[in-house]
Amino acid sequence: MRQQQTPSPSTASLLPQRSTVTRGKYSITDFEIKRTLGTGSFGRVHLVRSKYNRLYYAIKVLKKAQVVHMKQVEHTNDERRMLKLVDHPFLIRIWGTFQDSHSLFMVMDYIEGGELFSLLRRSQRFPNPVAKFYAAQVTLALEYLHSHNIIYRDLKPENILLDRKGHIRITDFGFAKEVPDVTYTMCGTPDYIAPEVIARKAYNKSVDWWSLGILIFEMLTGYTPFYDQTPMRTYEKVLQCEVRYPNYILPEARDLLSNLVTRDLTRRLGNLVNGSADVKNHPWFGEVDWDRVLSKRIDTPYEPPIRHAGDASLFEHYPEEELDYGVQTNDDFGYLFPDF
Ligand SMILES: Nc1ncnc2c1ncn2[C@@H]1O[C@H](COP(=O)(O)OP(=O)(O)OP(=O)(O)O)[C@@H](O)[C@H]1O
Repeated sequence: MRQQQTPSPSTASLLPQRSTVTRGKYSITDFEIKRTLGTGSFGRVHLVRSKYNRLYYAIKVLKKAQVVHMKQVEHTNDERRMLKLVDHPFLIRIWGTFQDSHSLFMVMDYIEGGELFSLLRRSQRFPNPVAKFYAAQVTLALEYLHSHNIIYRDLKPENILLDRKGHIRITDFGFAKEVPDVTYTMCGTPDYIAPEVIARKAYNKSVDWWSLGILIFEMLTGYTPFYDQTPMRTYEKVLQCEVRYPNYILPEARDLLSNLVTRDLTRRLGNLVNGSADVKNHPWFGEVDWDRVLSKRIDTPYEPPIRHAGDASLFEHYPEEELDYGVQTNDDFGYLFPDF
């Protein structure tokens, strides 16, 4: 797992606003917990099955004490709010949230095909048309988020899941934020973070277009352009922004990348007056029929081999932990999460 940069505390304070009692809809006893699908900096995602409709879901669980300790209260509330707001074919759908004394729970669609990251590592690198297919879907997802003034801020192949047909679903809205103009918080994953974020300058949606460039580069080559052994060295390379393009990257792809992975915000595509249209109209995407991409009327390059409902064989294995879900003891932090 690539490490994330944990954002520094934000100034907003969340005062108790509402009762901490979980409202009616769900509780953990409504689900059978199967296995762990993924772990992150603040929590764990489980495959679960509803005892009522027998359908499979993914539940993300965050420990309240950990969220508070790592100063992620505002981001966690934002994640819940963003997920509830968004409605797009390439973004994860949330069904509900709840909490017990120790944990916060988010019930989402289970996306069976695994991470794009795993497919990419298995394939080493993607042929140009395959990279273009995934990049086109990501571009539409970013365009949608930005049109709602949401910056995603954590684009990387680990957060892009494949559904059973092979279309993408972006998960992990842990750093997504509604930002009408600019913001300053340092967050993201070192290999994918934009120079203006590292330099602690004001930034906006431009950072997602930078990350799209890094993603396309990684899909085409199998590695990120500023990879180094420590985050510090990676940051130095990001700030210098000298990208070496292997010969097999086609000229059109290279042109697009050099206009996404650029420090110069007056040149970065997506960030200019025409917004996402400049990315979509770039010659690398020349033959893409955007309406067909959006309506999923395009053959996918890879259909995950899913054997049965609830199959999790395309996810990596993680050590399972003893779970204390459902406990009702002292709840010191519940008041900080009024919307769960
Ligand atoms: N809806 C889902 N369906 C299937 N798997 C999922 C789903 N959501 C998340 N996962 C898996 O769990 C992993 C961790 O989820 P997520 O990134 O939301 O957690 P996180 O704690 O925020 O992690 P990170 O520290 O990387 O941000 C994902 O990379 C993915 O493999």
